[in-house]
Amino acid sequence: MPQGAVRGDVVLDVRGLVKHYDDTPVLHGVDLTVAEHEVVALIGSSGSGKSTLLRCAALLEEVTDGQVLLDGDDITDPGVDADRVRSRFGVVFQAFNLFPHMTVRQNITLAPRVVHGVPAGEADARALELLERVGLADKADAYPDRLSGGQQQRAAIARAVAVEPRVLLLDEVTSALDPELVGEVLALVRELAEGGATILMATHEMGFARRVADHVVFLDGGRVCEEGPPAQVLGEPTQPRTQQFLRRVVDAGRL
Ligand SMILES: Nc1ncnc2c1ncn2[C@@H]1O[C@H](COP(=O)(O)OP(=O)(O)OP(=O)(O)O)[C@@H](O)[C@H]1O
Repeated sequence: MPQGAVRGDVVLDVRGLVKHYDDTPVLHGVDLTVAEHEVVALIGSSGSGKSTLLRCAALLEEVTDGQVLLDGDDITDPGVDADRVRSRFGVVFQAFNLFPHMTVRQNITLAPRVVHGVPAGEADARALELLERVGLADKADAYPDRLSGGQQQRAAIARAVAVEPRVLLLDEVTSALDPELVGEVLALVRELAEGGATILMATHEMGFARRVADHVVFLDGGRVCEEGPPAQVLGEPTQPRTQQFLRRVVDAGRL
């Protein structure tokens, strides 16, 4: 979505999300929305709860309290079919999570075939099309350990996109990469964003958030401390905690 455009329909609506691990609260009532074709960047210090929020949103973690709505449906309702809901998300984590015993092509076709019932030939054709798009057409039949970190992460993104998810959840997809490989993965995320994907991404790449996100949410100690357009949150933050966080980021050379 062009930065500054009017927001479309809300796809993901997180309301008052609370998460405790045992008795330790990690999220304290988080509200957040992601609209159609929008890129929302979730920023915050290590341990602020970004990954937990993404995992709770995709029902990969049990939610302690609050609601998550996907296209208006409460997916945290105990009556929902959680596996079916999960299949509507595309999730990529920071560590490459390709199945090591499967080729890249098999990694990509697995969920479309097994979860979504796409015929094998069709899933295969789509996988090859996706691999072409992420610049890995020549790696279709390679096993993940033959790929660089950046290539593995691009394949993991292709796998997440292959199920045509309503929302792509990207959890610091570049943080485990050598610096010279970060750019190729960010370029792919940018291309997906420009192609109209709906994305919620936790990231430490502030420059990227500034260029590509439509909306930035700063999470601090499991609470939304400040949110708004990237130019405001990253350029003219109003909250002392955001200012402090960004000063540290600048000192570390990441903005
Ligand atoms: N499975 C778990 N059991 C207990 N505590 C957990 C678990 N997962 C995360 N936590 C705790 O929850 C808090 C938030 O962690 P989380 O991984 O969501 O933060 P984050 O903002 O994504 O951090 P980072 O930027 O380092 O990835 C941390 O204090 C962490 O120790």
